[in-house]
Amino acid sequence: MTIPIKQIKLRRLSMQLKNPFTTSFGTFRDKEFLILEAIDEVGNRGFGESVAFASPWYSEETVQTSAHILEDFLIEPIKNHGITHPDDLAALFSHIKGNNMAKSVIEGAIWDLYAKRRNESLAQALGGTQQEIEVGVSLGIKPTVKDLLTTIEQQLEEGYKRIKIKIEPGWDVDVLREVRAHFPDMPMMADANSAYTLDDVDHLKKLDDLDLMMIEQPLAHDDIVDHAQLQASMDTPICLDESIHSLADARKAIQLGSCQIINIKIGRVGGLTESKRIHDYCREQGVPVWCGGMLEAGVGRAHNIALTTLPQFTLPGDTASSSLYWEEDIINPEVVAKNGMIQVPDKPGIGYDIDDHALDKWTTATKTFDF
Ligand SMILES: O=C(O)CCC(=O)C1=CC=C[C@@H](O)[C@@H]1C(=O)O
Ligand SMILES: [Mg+2]
Repeated sequence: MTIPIKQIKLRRLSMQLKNPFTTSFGTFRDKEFLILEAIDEVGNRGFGESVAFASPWYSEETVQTSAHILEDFLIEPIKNHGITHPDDLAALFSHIKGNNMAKSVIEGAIWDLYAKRRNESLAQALGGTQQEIEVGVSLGIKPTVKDLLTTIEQQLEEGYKRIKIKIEPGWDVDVLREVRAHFPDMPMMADANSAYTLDDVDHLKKLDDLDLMMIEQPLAHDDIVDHAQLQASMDTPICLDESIHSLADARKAIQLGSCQIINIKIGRVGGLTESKRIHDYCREQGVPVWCGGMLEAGVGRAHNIALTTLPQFTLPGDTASSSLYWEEDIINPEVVAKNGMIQVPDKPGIGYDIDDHALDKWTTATKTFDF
């Protein structure tokens, strides 16, 4: 039986991060994003959240391209063809090249609606087994090493165990050596966001002395081959993020030896169905995965938590507490990590209620599509 969607609302929101976020690409404080709401014939509401940023620094997608692709190419086919299961969307959208983050918004809303109609949690609908998940914190580049050490101290006191530190040329080996000297036993990883090339192999090999869990995406955002050459030269496990857009990419990266870990981001790979396919393949191959973050608001955080309940998510993800990002989130209750652990909600769908007042407060535009 098809899921009888009666209306879709596409909201554009703008929220201010509590703390500016700096990576090798730059610093930003305001987060623009989309929330898509799919409503069925009895009033069930499924929600999806976009992760593309306002400018194309992380990938070629932006908030604007996501809105365009959703409004002009993705919503109509659902209206005309009907969906029985969220997995059907991959075939329905297969003629649309790329635009994974746009596809993920509507796919996430339909996964949420599908689970709510079955009165089961999204985690259960995905086949998740973990009742609680471990998360860490991702720290942007700080003005000074002292600021970084202070921030790490604060997060460890909050109970987070794994700390992810952004690096770039000029803010890498020496900084991480100081961090390791202050925190000799702390689970630590570095995220380079493609700031290096194969010319930097000898420099990057110095990281091997620091007992890092991994180095995330050291080379080009669209590379798999050079990462294989780098991994062959380094002991530290390489984790790929930006390079992996699909199960096919994950298979090629693992077969080539380009990485030993994969950061799965639901939006980057086009949604929960492809995320699950990548997870299942990595489980067969014995490759650990974890759930990366995109500075999401509560709907996106809830989707990340549900995905992370799958068994091969064996490393702490980036889905820290809402309060680390937002003065006020758009869900009730907010996401709360205690000692680095999040209890997975067992309510239907994403498991968190939408705070309609907050949603309206941060909404700058809404488009409605009646089915
Ligand atoms: O806290 C989070 O949501 C993780 C943020 C984070 O580390 C990233 C978000 C987006 C792009 C990058 O800067 C980085 C990442 O690559 O994982
Ligand atoms: Mg990353």
